[in-house]
Amino acid sequence: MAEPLKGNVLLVDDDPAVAKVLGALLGQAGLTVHTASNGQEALTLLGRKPIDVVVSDVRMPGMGGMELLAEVGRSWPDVPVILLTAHGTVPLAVEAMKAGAADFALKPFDREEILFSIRKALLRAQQQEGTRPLVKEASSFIGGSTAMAEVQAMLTRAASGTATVLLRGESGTGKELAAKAVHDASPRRGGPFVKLHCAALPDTLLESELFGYEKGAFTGAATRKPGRVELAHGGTLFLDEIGDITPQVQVKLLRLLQEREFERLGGTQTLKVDVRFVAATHRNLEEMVRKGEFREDLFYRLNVVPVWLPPLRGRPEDIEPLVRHFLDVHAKANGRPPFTLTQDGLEALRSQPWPGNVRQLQNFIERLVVLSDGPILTGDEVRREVARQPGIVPAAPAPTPASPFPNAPAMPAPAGGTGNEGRTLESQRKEMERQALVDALKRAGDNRTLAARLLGISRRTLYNKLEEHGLV
Ligand SMILES: Nc1ncnc2c1ncn2[C@@H]1O[C@H](COP(=O)(O)OP(=O)(O)OP(=O)(O)O)[C@@H](O)[C@H]1O
Repeated sequence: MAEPLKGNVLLVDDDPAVAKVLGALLGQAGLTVHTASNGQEALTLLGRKPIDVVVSDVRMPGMGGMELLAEVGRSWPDVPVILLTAHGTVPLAVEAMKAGAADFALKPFDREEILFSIRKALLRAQQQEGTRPLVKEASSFIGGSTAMAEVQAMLTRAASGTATVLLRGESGTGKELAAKAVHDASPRRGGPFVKLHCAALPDTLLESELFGYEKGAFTGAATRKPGRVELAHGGTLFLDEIGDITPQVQVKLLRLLQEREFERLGGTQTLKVDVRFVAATHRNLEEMVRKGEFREDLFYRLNVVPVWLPPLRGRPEDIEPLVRHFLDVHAKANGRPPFTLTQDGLEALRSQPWPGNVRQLQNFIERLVVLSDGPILTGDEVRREVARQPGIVPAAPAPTPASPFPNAPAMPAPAGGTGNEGRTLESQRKEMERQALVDALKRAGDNRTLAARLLGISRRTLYNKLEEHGLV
């Protein structure tokens, strides 16, 4: 099975019985375990020990898990936090993921599940930490389909200038990867690449993250803090989920894009910045503009160079190179021997609709690598894993062959695009996706954290999709 885990885990729980059982389990898995019985104690330990990952209960006397999560995010942003809670607290799970938790596990915990979460969190943290050179690697798209070759050519062309790039496409299609690719191919590549996820934050927090604040701007603003705009000076600012910002923030962003100037919250000094903007959304901005939900002037400011990332089902030829790449990466990361993919295994993977796109495929392969017995990936194994995650494959006939219009998304086609040709296929896909969401929620007893896991997609993607289908 998988290689022993290495690293220092901080286990925070006020229940000594849980701390003992879970502590023993993590110890057996190879981790060095430190324990604390509340958030405050955990912070003290974090200051003294080189903690790699925090696993914390949510409800504890004194400082609870949510508050701890916020503190860790502020002081040790590289340390992932996994929260534990009992059944029936799904809203908390949602809140925790929005607040930046690496994962969320339910009590009573499942051994494999919790070790899987920890392994993943450690791996991510390692990748983010010592891997400046990996950024280049991460920017390179896998897959040589015509559709992706076109996308790459557009990104490269866009990279040389400073025009704002608007990345469109479903969740998991590689918009963030594309944003990095633009930065890395641009003359600004020596400067910072800064990201802000606009959907996760309420207005005031979003504004303070974006523009920063002066000391005393609001209760708790003990020192001046620069915003992401300032931090991106000389580089690129990637605004993810731009379709989710409120009209209030839209106005401020418009000014920033037009004038390249802004004030910190609570500040009077106008600051000028040299920043290249890249924005992304899975939303139908044109329709939002029509409905008056998104400012038209801002839309045009953003939409200078629009680039559409095609859904994975529209480019099945990319599945093989992607699968081989993910098998390689996850086998190495999990200390497993190289995996061989049989033709039958590949066909089984190709026949899935992958509503969560490349991210879902990647999660699926990662799970297979961790859970499968042998280094040969057969069709049977793929089908077995699919059966374990029934939400992933809606009960439907094998998908229709690749659409000749891979870029015909749920959103309007780009100017000069393909119009309505893909409509029937698209409406079928939507229906299948909706059914998959409903099934997964049912199987997960309405627990969205579990449902997302069953579907092999991120929670964020699940929320977006539930909203898209009116299932919230
Ligand atoms: N062509 C590709 N080659 C290799 N990896 C890819 C490719 N496309 C996407 N990925 C990987 O899939 C995952 C999802 O991609 P990414 O986060 O860029 O998608 P996204 O469109 O920004 O999703 P969301 O809208 O949900 O934020 C990432 O881990 C990314 O590295």
